[in-house]
This record gives sequence, C-alpha cells and structure tokens, in this order.
Amino acid sequence: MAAACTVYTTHSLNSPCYVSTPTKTQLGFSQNHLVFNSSGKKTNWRCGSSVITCLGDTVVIGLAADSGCGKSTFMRRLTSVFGGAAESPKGGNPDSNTLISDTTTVICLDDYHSLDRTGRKEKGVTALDPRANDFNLMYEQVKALKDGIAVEKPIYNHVTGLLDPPELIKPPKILVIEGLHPMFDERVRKLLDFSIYLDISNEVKFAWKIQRDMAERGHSLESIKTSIEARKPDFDAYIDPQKQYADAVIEVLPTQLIPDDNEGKILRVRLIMREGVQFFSPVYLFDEGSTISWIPCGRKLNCSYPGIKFSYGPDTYYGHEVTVLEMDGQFDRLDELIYVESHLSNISTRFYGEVTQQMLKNADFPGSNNGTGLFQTIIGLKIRDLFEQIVASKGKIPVEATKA
Ligand SMILES: Nc1ncnc2c1ncn2[C@@H]1O[C@H](COP(=O)(O)OP(=O)(O)OP(=O)(O)O)[C@@H](O)[C@H]1O
Ligand SMILES: O=C(CO)[C@H](O)[C@H](O)COP(=O)(O)O
Repeated sequence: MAAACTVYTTHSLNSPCYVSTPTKTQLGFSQNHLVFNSSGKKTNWRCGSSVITCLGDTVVIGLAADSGCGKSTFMRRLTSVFGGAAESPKGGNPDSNTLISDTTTVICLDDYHSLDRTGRKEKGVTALDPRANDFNLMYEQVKALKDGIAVEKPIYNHVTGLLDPPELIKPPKILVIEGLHPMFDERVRKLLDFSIYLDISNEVKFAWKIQRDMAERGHSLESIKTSIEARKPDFDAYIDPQKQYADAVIEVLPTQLIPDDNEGKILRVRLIMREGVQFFSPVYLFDEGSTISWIPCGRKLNCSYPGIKFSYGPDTYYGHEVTVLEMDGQFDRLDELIYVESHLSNISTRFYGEVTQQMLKNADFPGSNNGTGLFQTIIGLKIRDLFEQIVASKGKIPVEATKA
C-alpha cells in the first residue's frame, strides 16, 4: 500500500530532495514541508546532507487473550466498523493466519512461535512460554510495519503444527497484532498505540471451550479439562499479567443476578478503561465521573429473567485510575439497544444509533445479546476514532531531520 506521508523539517530546502533508492526521484515540497507518497519499502529520504526519516502512518493496536477467548470474534466486529470484508492474503498460503481488509491488517502472533509443535513437545514447553516465541523478530517486524516498511512474516501453521515459508505483509493503515503476547515484551508494548486485553474468567472460559471444542471439534470433556489445566501455570505466569498494561480490559464473569449461577450463560461484563490515554476518552453513562447503578428494564426495554443491570463509576486497577462500565444480563431484543445507547456518551459514533446498527448487523456473532458484543463494538468505534485523531495529529507534529 502506498502510504501518504507528510514530513515537516527544519532542513533548508534550497537543495532538492531525493528518494535515495531505488531511483532518484525528486520530491515535491513547499516552504518547510515535503509531501510525497512512500512506496511502503523505503523510509529514508535525502535532502542535501540530511536524511529525513518518515514515520509511517500505521497505527498499531494490540489485542491479548488466551486461545478461544473471543479474539477472532472481536476482530470481525472491529473490521465491520471500518466496512468491507477481511480476507486472507490473496494467492497465499491457505493456512495463513492473517486477515486483510481495506483499512486493517490483523496478524496473529502465533506466527512468531520459534518452536513448532514437535519442538515444543521435545523441549516440554507450551506455546504460552516465552521460550517458544521469537520476541526479537516480533519487535523488528512490528516496528518496521509501523515505520512503513513491508516485512516477510513467518507463518505458524495450526493445521500441521509446522512453521511455513513467510508471507509478505505491507504496512496497513491499522495493524492489529492479536494473540497470546502483544504486551509481554516491553519493546513491542511501546509500539502499541492502543491495547486491549480480553479477560475471560475460568468458569466462562471453560463453558466456551466446551461449547466450541466439544460441539464443533469433537473433543471429550476430559481432554478439554486436561488442556485447560496444562496451560494454567503458563497462562498465570505469562499471559494474565499483561492486563496491567492494557488501555482497555473487557472482563467476562458469571452473572451476579442469579445467586450461585453455575450455568455460565448469563454474563457480567466489565469494560475497564484506563484514564489519561492519549486519543482515548472513556465512555460514560448519564453523568461523567459519577457512580451509577441503572436497571433499564421497563417500558422501553423488554427484559426476561434475570433482567439487566448497568453500573458505572471510577475505580483503580493495578494502581492506576480507570473508569468501569458494567453490564450484567442479556438483551431480549437487539433493536431496543438504542434505548441503552442513547444514555451512553463518548462512544465515538458518527451518527445516532451506530452502536445499535453495528450490533444488529453482526447479530449472529457470539455475544451479541450481552456486554461482550456491546463493549467490543464500542471499543471498535473508539479505535476508529483514535486512528482518525492520530492521523490528524501527524500532520501537525514536526518530524526531526537527522544529519546523514
Ligand atoms: N462473546 C462470546 N459469547 C459467547 N461465546 C463466545 C463469545 N466469544 C467467543 N465465544 C466462544 O468462544 C469460541 C472462540 O471464539 P473465537 O474464535 O472468537 O476465539 P479466539 O480467541 O480467536 O480463539 P483461537 O485463538 O483459539 O482461534 C467461539 O466459537 C464461541 O464458542
Ligand atoms: O495457544 C495457542 C494460540 O492460539 C495455540 O495453542 C498455539 O498457537 C499452538 O497452536 P497448536 O495447538 O495449533 O499447535
């Protein structure tokens, strides 16, 4: 993709500016800034004796969660906000984990497994163990994409358990890195413009695993239990701690509306939003900064047992200030969600009812009748807003010209 790039420089533009490779093409410029299209391959431009580094326009989003915790579903909701379908790279490996749409490219961090399935078995490590992953390559490639440079990314093949030949990834407008460890390595973490952690409680994770792996993949109840237990120590050591770094956490818990519920069908979902994140302002209910408990069921919202309860207010999370919006229960009729939407603010919609429209459009996705779908949709809209703000701000920030 050719990324448009504007570079503001203090360099005197009396001497002409050239793309240093592959051909010496003169760049257009006026007064103190240059405007040009980058090939997506080269980020250094030469002006007299100075080299100007073009910071790519790629916005990088990190999405962390354990396997089977709804990352793919979230990605489908996010892509849907931008319109257009997400597809695997054309003509590439049919087992590629990458999804590309007009605006977004989603890469799966499983592709940075340094050990294949046999290698992990031989060394006695799980895929969650950092020793089974190449964080140096992950950092170099995410950085390159952020800087506007295409990369040859490896592919981990989930069908064969092998590392396949790499695929070409060009810098997109929005790069989403999803998987087990987007916030584990400090260098990678610092490249993220926004990060999300899907925190699914053990009870709910178990219910979802049973539903998918038993019903859809023919696994036995015993094997699902064994697999969850085997992953737990590494999950606790390497995956779960990443939530302290997330800008938004979607926490999924069993309902509190039914005493001692053990069915795991009705969910209590908490959207934990960090305060002070650039280009992100937390969503609020009714009145910003207050503490509110709201049961919307009645004339405008039909609710069957056990009903719906919203809560909103400030809190602290891992020592930092957050705002928490919570929904316990589920919707009977999605079209009535407009009533709830009209009481929420800072949801970054472009028109009245956009959240409801998105939820109706994706009504067949898992979680569309509860807080998981609602909060994933809202975060999708917030990411669109964050992206637009970052792009707008780039035109205003001077980029230093460095001496060659
Ligand atoms: N919000 C939800 N409500 C109910 N079930 C859900 C929800 N999200 C996901 N699930 C269940 O979990 C399964 C896995 O979801 P999804 O494929 O989105 O997760 P994933 O994290 O991408 O998984 P993996 O990493 O294993 O590919 C779904 O098939 C569905 O059964
Ligand atoms: O935790 C996982 C991330 O999705 C997978 O278990 C890991 O990638 C290994 O994959 P596979 O089980 O296909 O060998």
